[in-house]
Amino acid sequence: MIRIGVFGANGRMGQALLQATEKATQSQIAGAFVRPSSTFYQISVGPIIGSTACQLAFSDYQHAETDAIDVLIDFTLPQGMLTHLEFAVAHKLPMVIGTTGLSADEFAKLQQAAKTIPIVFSRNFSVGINLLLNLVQTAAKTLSDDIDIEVFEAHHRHKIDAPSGTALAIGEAIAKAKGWQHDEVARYDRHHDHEEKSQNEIGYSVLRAGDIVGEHTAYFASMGERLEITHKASSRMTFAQGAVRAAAWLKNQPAGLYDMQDVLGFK
Ligand SMILES: NC(=O)C1=CN([C@@H]2O[C@H](COP(=O)(O)OP(=O)(O)OC[C@H]3O[C@@H](n4cnc5c(N)ncnc54)[C@H](OP(=O)(O)O)[C@@H]3O)[C@@H](O)[C@H]2O)C=CC1
Ligand SMILES: O=C(O)C1=N[C@H](C(=O)O)C[C@H](O)C1
Repeated sequence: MIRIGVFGANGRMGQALLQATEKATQSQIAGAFVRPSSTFYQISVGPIIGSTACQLAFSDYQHAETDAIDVLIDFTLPQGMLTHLEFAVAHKLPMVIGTTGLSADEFAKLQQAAKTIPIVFSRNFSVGINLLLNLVQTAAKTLSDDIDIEVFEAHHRHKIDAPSGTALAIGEAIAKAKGWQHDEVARYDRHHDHEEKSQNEIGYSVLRAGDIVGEHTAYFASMGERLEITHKASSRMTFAQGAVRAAAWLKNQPAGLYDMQDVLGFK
């Protein structure tokens, strides 16, 4: 049995993570952490997630019984994630991190923490996207150099980082396969440019609307044909179940930085 503490437990992913933890046979909720300002603070978790088994109340992590937790999971925002990471390091607890939109400095702090504790960081915990990350590399290596590469993503209206972490992971995987430096080939904006698309460029486009859970397409287009590789998530449970799977895997790993490809055995 793996005992999981969830940060941001009132959030969209927090709620899905509690449900996935409770549903999986090998895991149980050991902490449902929210900020004291949350309307969920100190109320029972069970009725909120539709469980009769969970007897815990939403609480703040500062008062958590750390001996009762095996792994922490964080899907919040970068600033919150870094505070939670400090707590994980202080208590030597493994951590699964799905928070996106990290700056280079924030990611460097995560890398530093992974010298002390085991961390799985993945910008997408679905099996499908992790397979897609491999497929786009095959496409990038196989198709001719005369190919236009673009990444499109669509998400719900509440998402604040753009392009999505997954879109960037897709672009980075393609750049790696091509032997390019991602920062040098990424093109985020064409609004002020009046020029044709150049070679060796990965263009990003973003849509925000309604309740879209998450859609990503990599385009490989030449004169005469176009390959599109698409993934559509229709439920946040796909990410949450992946994160719980990662937590179970992480429990027995030494300190280090891992990703979902390690968890799935894709490396
Ligand atoms: N890797 C993956 O597979 C996936 C990653 N994500 C990522 O997960 C993150 C959360 O997404 P989502 O659940 O939709 O977002 P929500 O806005 O629904 O939830 C965010 C949660 O983070 C908490 N939070 C925000 N700032 C802080 C802070 N400074 N300190 C402590 N807690 C904080 C919020 O608490 P409060 O309500 O008190 O503000 C809330 O509980 C995003 O970065 C998203 O991109 C999402 C889906 C899949
Ligand atoms: O914010 C979201 O919702 C999602 N964020 C992740 C990302 O930025 O890639 C993963 C997923 O697409 C949902």
